[in-house]
Amino acid sequence: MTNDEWGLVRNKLQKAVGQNNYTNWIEPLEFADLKNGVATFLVPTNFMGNWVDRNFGDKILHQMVGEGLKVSRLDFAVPSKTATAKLAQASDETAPAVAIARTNHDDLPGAPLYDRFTFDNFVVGKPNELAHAAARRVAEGGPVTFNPLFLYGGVGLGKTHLMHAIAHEMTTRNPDLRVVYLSAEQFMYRFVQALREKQMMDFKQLFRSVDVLMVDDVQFIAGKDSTQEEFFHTFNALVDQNKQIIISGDRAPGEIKDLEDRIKSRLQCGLVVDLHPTDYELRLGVLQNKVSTYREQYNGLVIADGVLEFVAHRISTNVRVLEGALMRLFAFASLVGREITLELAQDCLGDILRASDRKVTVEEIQRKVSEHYNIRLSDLIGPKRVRTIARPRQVAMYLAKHMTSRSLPEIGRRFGGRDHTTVMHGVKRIDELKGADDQIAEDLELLRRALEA
Ligand SMILES: Nc1ncnc2c1ncn2[C@@H]1O[C@H](COP(=O)(O)OP(=O)(O)OP(=O)(O)O)[C@@H](O)[C@H]1O
Repeated sequence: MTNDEWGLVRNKLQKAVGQNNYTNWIEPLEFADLKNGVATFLVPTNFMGNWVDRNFGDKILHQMVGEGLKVSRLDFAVPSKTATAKLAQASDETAPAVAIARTNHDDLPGAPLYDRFTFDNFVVGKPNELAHAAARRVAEGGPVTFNPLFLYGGVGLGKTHLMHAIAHEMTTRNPDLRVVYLSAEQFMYRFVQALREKQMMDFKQLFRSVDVLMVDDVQFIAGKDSTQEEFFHTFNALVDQNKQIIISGDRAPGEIKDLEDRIKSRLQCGLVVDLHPTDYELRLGVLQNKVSTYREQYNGLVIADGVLEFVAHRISTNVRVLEGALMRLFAFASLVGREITLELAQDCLGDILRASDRKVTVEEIQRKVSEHYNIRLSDLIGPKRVRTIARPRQVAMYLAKHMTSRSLPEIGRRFGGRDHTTVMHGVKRIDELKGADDQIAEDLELLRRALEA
């Protein structure tokens, strides 16, 4: 990798991690070299190397792979020790950053799989039990029954984790299986590259030669016409050969804007399962699970009673944020050499706790309301004016006004580009109705509770 290429990756990372994290953690990294798939960075201290590795390693790796760099592992080294560390084949102080594995076929175009994204490390609770069961079933192999398996849900709820777990399980059971996992963005990148280099036949052959194809974040190809076209043909060719396909998206196939109808209907042909937002029990389970792994790493750290419960209760955004919070607690407590108490957690997690307080998004409200009234999300947002749709729409607008910090025009935009006066009217109408109509009052209460859960 040249310094220019690292510059490009850094620009992308700046957007991905935010300015503060970028200045504190990414900017100080000094790129040293990239050899045999290992990218080495120099860092001022081991603590910093470990921190960057744990918190941003995945992202750095993904952006590098996205830029077409042949990298499968990151390494962080403190300058004075670099030479000896390398001689000693990576000292344990600068432990390898992201543990990843590839499937056994070097010719395949997939992205790396994270070692820790396994079924064993996946905590199952009510919100994800169906997705987990479907993933397990597919991973067991046997006759292809759900094709494709479509997993969808909000950010950081475990879609990628489950896909990697399927890939691990399948390749453990059958090491010869040609399993490819990649993001829709990487699919597009490969496709464009093949077009540019006039290698389309190779591209087609490669993708049609796999046994299992997994494409993450499929919404990325919406609106990108030729990529969609190619994806459609690849998909059909594999289904015709009875090969398993697993796709993830941030919403149900029918709700992805600018995705061609024929692709939507293809995606709906198999099993479509939803990863719901976490509930308290699942969050606590994830934290307990993580604590047991951190304990080995941060030997001797004590965590006071009630801290995990506090964190599970207060941070309900998603599992990624939850993990980040726990990681920060352990790193901080080990730095200052103190027990992790409730006070320490409150101090150290202030920003995350505040951000989590504003957690509900208009999109979540829309989803919950459409589920509650059993109407389609596209109708809730769309132009229909019949009472059975218009009333739930007003309920959703009312909740958006009261549970998010969005302004009326912003809410209007999210409801199919409606004017702010329409939102204002809707909010007012529900305000009146909730005093007079018990059913509406009960609906509001139920929805509010579900959204705050
Ligand atoms: N049920 C779970 N048990 C344990 N860890 C989980 C669980 N759900 C999510 N995680 C962890 O949370 C983090 C985010 O999960 P993942 O990357 O799979 O999210 P995602 O749904 O693919 O989100 P995105 O849409 O942002 O890609 C990962 O570190 C993952 O291991």
